[in-house]
Amino acid sequence: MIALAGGVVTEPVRQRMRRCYWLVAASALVEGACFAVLVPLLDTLIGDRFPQAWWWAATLGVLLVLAVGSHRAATARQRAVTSEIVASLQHRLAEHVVALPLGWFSPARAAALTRLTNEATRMLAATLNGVVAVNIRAAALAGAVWVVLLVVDPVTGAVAAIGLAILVVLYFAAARLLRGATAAGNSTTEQINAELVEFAQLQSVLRAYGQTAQADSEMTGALERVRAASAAYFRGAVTGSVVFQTGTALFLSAVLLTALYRAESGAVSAVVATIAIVLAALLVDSMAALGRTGSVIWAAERTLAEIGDIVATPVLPEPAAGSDTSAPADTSIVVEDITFGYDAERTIIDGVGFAVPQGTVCAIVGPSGSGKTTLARLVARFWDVDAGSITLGGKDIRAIDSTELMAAVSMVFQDVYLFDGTIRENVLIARPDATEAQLAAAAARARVDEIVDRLPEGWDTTVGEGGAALSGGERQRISLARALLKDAPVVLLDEATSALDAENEATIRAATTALTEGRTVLVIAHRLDTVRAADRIVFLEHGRVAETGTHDELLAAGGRYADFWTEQERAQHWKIGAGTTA
Ligand SMILES: Nc1ncnc2c1ncn2[C@@H]1O[C@H](COP(=O)(O)OP(=O)(O)OP(=O)(O)O)[C@@H](O)[C@H]1O
Repeated sequence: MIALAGGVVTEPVRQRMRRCYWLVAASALVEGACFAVLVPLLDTLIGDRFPQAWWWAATLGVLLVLAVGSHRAATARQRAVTSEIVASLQHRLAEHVVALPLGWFSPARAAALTRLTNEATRMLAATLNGVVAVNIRAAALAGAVWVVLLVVDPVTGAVAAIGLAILVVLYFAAARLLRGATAAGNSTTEQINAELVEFAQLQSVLRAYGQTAQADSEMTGALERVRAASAAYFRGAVTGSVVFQTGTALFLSAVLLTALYRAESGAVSAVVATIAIVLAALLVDSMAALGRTGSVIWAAERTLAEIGDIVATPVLPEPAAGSDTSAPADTSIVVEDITFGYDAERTIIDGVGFAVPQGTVCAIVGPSGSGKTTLARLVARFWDVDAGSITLGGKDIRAIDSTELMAAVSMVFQDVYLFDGTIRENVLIARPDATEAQLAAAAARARVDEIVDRLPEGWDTTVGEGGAALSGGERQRISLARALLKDAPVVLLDEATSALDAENEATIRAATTALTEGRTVLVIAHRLDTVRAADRIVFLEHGRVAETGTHDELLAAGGRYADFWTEQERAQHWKIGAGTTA
């Protein structure tokens, strides 16, 4: 676990952790020394040798003071180091996450990140420092006690050594059993949780299509698997615990019998035999302390592995220091023979090329799954292309500093994400230094002012996690207000496909027009008036450009676009804009 932590905790904090562990071990050794002094003290006391007994008592007193002092110092240091570990882990995560490709972020990953940065990190720090320290203390104390036992009676000490070795083997065997059962139980629980969420979300569909009986039986099967997984977990846990406890009992019995035999044969005094048995009990107690913390350590190891996975995710390379830092010449976009796949098995964008001259509108049209969203996101460098290049103003976007690239681009995609803050904060994130007048102008154009006027707390209304307190249309308006406030020269836009009421639709159309006027625009088009107004249409199919041209040119060509167009019209999925004719 400490080795795993090495990958995510910074070196200075690791050094402080190491110093803390040494202090804990030293404090345990002082405690062990107290037991060592107890032996001659009891011996002299029972043998009526009071002058020596006083000396040993004084030595014990000094050692006890040292033990308490060092224990306190170790605990104080542990507390300080725990907060340093929390800060170090959070910093490491934050530092890495801001450099990750935008495409890495999904709702599930965002949720995992929140969990990891908060409770999980604290739990991990407490384990790394507190629980590991408990184990180090237990191991150091067990070692010290065993040395005392060996000195008191080498034969009993040797028997204890053999017993301890067997006990350690049993401990790891039991731990393995329990760890396997815990891992199996956890993965079953995670799978079932996902199934339960899906079952709940699909309720309306299942009921509408009369599929509840089959879904119920699948759910019953899933619950049966949960029951079987917990039974397996308890079997593993109970077997592990029984094996370890039996080993402990056998160990104590072996030491007891040896000490008795040694006392009976006159090899050691009764006092020494008694002390040996007490020391053996202390040894077992230390071992049990190790056993109690096992599950906490495994949970922490899982968290560490999750953090390790995130910090091992490659970041998007920034332009090398000293490379050309000149700004792009203009805002024209050139996509040149690009290829991209989310994984090595499947190519999603396959040799695509087109140009969007400055100040023009390029519409991407194509069937569902043809790669339109992926293509638009590649232009914002959500991921790097596998082959080919994308340039902005003649400069490869990989050679543009990511902050500069983001400043040049406004994105309005369908999965609008609002964070759990006020409406004002959610709009201002686009331009935190905007004046009240600029904010009001953007809000008016996107009709966010109507939303604000309607709500009792106005601009200070909290939108809830992901904007849950607002409707889909309202979230889109806020997203448009953000983009309008940002006022970037390049606009990447995914037109709304979801059904909106007439008022929302008209508002969003007007705001979109305001946003795109005079800009270089790449729009995933779902509306007739957008494609008609576009300077160029790129028709995508299976990740390839099937055709390009204007709407009229492509219709006249009578190719794939014309077929697609006719089908869309027939299916009435194409949204017909006001003032246009089909
Ligand atoms: N994050 C992702 N990881 C893996 N595959 C993905 C990811 N996003 C999209 N895909 C896959 O890439 C392909 C193209 O998806 P994309 O969303 O780009 O198409 P689209 O043309 O925008 O579709 P739609 O019009 O339905 O939104 C699809 O097969 C999709 O399953």
